[in-house]
Order: sequence, then C-alpha cells, then structure tokens
Amino acid sequence: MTTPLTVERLSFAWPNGRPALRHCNLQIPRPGLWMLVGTNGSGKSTLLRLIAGLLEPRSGRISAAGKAALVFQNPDHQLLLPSCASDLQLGLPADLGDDKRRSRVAESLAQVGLGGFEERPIHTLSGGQKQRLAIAGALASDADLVLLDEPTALLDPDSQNGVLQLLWQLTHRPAAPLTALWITHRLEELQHCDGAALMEHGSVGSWQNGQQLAQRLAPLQGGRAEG
Ligand SMILES: Nc1ncnc2c1ncn2[C@@H]1O[C@H](COP(=O)(O)OP(=O)(O)OP(=O)(O)O)[C@@H](O)[C@H]1O
Repeated sequence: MTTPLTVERLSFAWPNGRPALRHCNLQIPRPGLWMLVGTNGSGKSTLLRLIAGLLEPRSGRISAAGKAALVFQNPDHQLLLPSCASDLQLGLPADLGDDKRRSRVAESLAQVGLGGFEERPIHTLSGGQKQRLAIAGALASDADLVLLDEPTALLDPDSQNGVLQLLWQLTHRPAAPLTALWITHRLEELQHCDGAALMEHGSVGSWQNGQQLAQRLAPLQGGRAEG
C-alpha cells in the first residue's frame, strides 16, 4: 500500500523571519484517523497549510499519495454559497457532466448524514451540520487526505462526537478508506484515533497510542494540551 503522506525535513518561516517549522518530519503509514496535539504556536496549523499547498515551504519535501482537502475550525470560513448543493458544486472536479455533478453532490451529502439537504440554506444548519457539510466538500472534491484543524473546537459534545464518529467511519470503511490528519486541543479525542503525535517548537514527535498520550499530557497541562 502507498504511504498516504510523507513530510521530510520541512522548514518554514514567516516573512517577519519567525520560524514556524524546523526540519519537521511526519509519516502517515496507512489510511486512518491520525491526530496531532501540541501547545499554542507549536506550528500545527502552519503544517496543515503547507501540506494543503496554501503555503510554500522554505525547504524540505511533502509527498501525498492523493488529493488533500482542508477543513477549518470554523465552517463559516469555508462555506461560501447560499445552499448546501451550490457550495459542494464549487469544489467538484471541473470535467464532470451535469448528471455526475448532481449525483456526486447527493452521494457526498448522504455520506455525512445530510442526505436530501441539497436546497437547504447553509445559514439554517447547526454548527455540527455545517462541519459535516465542510467534510462533504472534501469528499465531493475527490480528496483522499483530509486535514482537519480543530474541527470540533466550536461544537457541543453531541456534535463533537458525531463529527468524530463520522471521521472514524470514513477512515475505516472497507472501500477506499480516507486518511485524516486531525489537530485537537481536546485530549479526550485522542482516544478515538489510530495514532497521536505531539507537536512542539515546529517538529512532530513519533506516533503514540492516543489514550496513553492523553494520560501523559493531562496532569502536565491541567487537562488541556496548551502551554
Ligand atoms: N500569518 C502569520 N504571520 C506571522 N506569523 C504567524 C502567522 N500565522 C501564524 N504565525 C506564527 O507561527 C507560529 C505557529 O503558528 P500556528 O498557528 O501554526 O500554531 P498552532 O500550533 O496551530 O497554534 P494554535 O494551537 O494556537 O492554533 C506562531 O508563532 C504564530 O504566531
């Protein structure tokens, strides 16, 4: 099986000269749900933006087996059009015909539990539904690698669990399982991943058992992974 993502000696500095990543290495060995935790400012969001191609590295290499899509903490920052269907249409591959576009939108909505929501105005969705729609956008765009930047930070516990379960199911389905790289500050989420790694000062540590990493971090940081 091809390795979904390899990041080698990646370095990045902002225009003000401040380094954000320092020779950062990360390898996701197989599809699944992989989580990153770390102090504020350790470079997690910058790493996701580099992998998504929104930023150019200063040096190093990123090699992804498939297409990447980014899901932001606040879905209002990425859902741009008035209805669910119109928003998903925006991210579809350009070469699809009309019938295929309609069916791709319907399938993507169904896969995230929003079947039949084509005409629903986005402003009428709950926070959890908006986050599901953002994930449907990743599915509709044919992404294999979904990069989620604290996707549950603004959600209540029920919606948080719903989004976690959805990602678990999409990353463990028998046919074409996705690869997800999920940033979190909520240590309880680490119990639901295939591996968790700690990011510090612009570098990522090795994969660990999520539950064990959460147990190590909780007493150190008062239940939160922030410094
Ligand atoms: N647009 C920017 N211009 C300059 N510096 C930035 C910019 N965005 C982030 N930084 C800096 O880069 C460093 C890494 O930020 P980043 O947002 O990647 O950290 P993070 O681990 O995602 O933090 P958090 O957990 O708070 O979201 C920080 O020092 C931050 O202040």
